[in-house]
Amino acid sequence: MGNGFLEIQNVRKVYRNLLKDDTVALQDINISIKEGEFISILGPSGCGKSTLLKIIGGLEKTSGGLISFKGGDTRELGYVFQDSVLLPWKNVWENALFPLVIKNRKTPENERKLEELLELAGLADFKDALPRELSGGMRQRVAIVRALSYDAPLLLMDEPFGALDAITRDHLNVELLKIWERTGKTIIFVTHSIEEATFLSDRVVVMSPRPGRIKEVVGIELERPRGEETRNCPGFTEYNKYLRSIIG
Ligand SMILES: Nc1ncnc2c1ncn2[C@@H]1O[C@H](COP(=O)(O)OP(=O)(O)OP(=O)(O)O)[C@@H](O)[C@H]1O
Repeated sequence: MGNGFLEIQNVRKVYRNLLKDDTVALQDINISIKEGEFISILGPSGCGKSTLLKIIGGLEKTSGGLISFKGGDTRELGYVFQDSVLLPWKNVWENALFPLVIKNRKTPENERKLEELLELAGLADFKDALPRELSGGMRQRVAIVRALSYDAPLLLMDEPFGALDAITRDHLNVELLKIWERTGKTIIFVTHSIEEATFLSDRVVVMSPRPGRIKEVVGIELERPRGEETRNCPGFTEYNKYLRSIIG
C-alpha cells in the first residue's frame, strides 16, 4: 500500500442485474492521490466515472479492492452533483449553512469561514436570495460553498457544471480554481469535457468503457495560477489534442 492521501487499489465494481448479464462497471482501478491535488476523471458515457466517485465517497460498495483515505473520516467529504438541489424555501446563507446545522457545528468561527467562502464565490450580495432567484451557475456556486462549509479535506464533484452553457462553465472553472487555490482542498472532478479537464487539473485520469478501466493518467503541466488566458496558450491546445487522441 502506498502512502498517498487517498489510495485506490485494484478496485472493481460489478452491478448485479436480475434480468440481464452483470455489468462490470470498474476493473483494476489503481490511483494514488496526493493531498491538495486536482484530479479529473475523464471518459465517455458509461465508463464508470460516477461509480468510481460514489465508491470513493462511500455511496456505493466495491466488489473488490481497497480504498484507503488518510485525510480523516470518509463521512467528512464534500459532494457536488450536476444538479445540486438546494432547499427551495431557504435562502443562500441558510442553504450554505445547512450542513453545519445538521452536524451541530454552527459556531461563530465556522460562520465567519462560511462568510469568506461566499465572498470568494462571488455570492456575498446574494445571501438573502432564494434559489429560484439565482441563475444555474449561481446555484452551483452555492452548492460548492455548501460542500466546503464543514471544511472537508476532500471535495468530490460529479459533472457540477455539465448542465450549464459553455460561457458560464468556463467562468465557473476559473472561480473553482480560485477557491481550490485558496482552500488547499483535494478535488476529484468527473467530466465529459476534455477542455475542462485540461484547464482544471494537475492530472487527468482517462477511462475507457466496458469494463471501465484507467487507460492513462496524464499530468497537465500548465503554469498556475490558470485563468482565461490559459485557454489561448499553445500547451492548452496540445494537451486537449493529446487527450482526444487517447479517448479515440
Ligand atoms: N445502480 C446501477 N445498477 C446497475 N448498473 C449500473 C448502476 N449504476 C451504473 N450502472 C452501469 O455501470 C456502468 C458505469 O456507469 P456510470 O454511471 O458509473 O458511468 P459514467 O461514466 O459516470 O457515465 P455518464 O458519463 O453517462 O454519467 C454503466 O454501464 C451503467 O449502466
